[in-house]
Amino acid sequence: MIEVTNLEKSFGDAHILKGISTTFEKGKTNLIIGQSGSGKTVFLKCLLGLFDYEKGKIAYEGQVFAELSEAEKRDLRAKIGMVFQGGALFDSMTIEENVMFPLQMFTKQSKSEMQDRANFVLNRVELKDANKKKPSEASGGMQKRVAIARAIVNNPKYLFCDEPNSGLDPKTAIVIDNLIKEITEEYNITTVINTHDMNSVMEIGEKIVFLKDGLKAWEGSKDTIFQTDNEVVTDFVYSSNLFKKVRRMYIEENENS
Ligand SMILES: Nc1ncnc2c1ncn2[C@@H]1O[C@H](COP(=O)(O)OP(=O)(O)OP(=O)(O)O)[C@@H](O)[C@H]1O
Repeated sequence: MIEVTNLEKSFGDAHILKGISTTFEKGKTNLIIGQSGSGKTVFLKCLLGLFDYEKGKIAYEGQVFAELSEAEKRDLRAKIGMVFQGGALFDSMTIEENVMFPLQMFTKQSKSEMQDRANFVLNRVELKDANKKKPSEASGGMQKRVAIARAIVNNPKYLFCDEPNSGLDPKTAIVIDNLIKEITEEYNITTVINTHDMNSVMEIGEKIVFLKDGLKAWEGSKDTIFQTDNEVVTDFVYSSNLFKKVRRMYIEENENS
């Protein structure tokens, strides 16, 4: 579990995160949603330990990050897997080499051990046959699978994903969302995903933290987001005509039952 307490982060005079408290549970897909500029990426980078912050604390299984020694921080970082927005794959390497990369950084495994592990996780994301290809030879959906395989190769306890299905068609996006959810449950990982995709919210939003102007405006789940009267949330959710229609149908259904 990750516990965030009263987190504040500024850049110069710009106060970006204004006191966020929440928890992210193990084995669950936790989503951070909100409009562009609300502070999602800054929040995720604080969770990752990439940004320092002025106030508040972040604890991983009770270990407060800021109080750890450099060696302990490194150990914790080795337990974090990250799926970057653009995939961030190395085009000069094969898919297998991309997936082996974190093992080279954080372990002392032999090349054949690393290859075995890389191919094990590539098999898990159904990409074993593509292991000798270059990322540029793979489709967008395949590249996301490679990024997921690379993020889980080190057996992480925490998985952070920044817009994992950006640039994908809706059907492939749902496949990728569900793959992340399955992996989260299978390996009991604490997964935190930044998204503004309402399909992801509906598919895998077991816990949803809604940010607005650097504050937590609401939290709940995919089961409660369509019932809330919180205007900040309804403005966001029903900005799409499709979801306006879904809401009308939901209300009508409940009125008639
Ligand atoms: N390194 C930085 N230095 C200064 N300001 C920054 C930095 N990173 C982010 N910001 C500012 O923090 C605010 C929140 O940005 P952030 O990227 O977290 O938004 P977001 O919710 O992730 O948006 P999007 O959905 O568009 O990615 C913005 O005003 C941005 O300009």
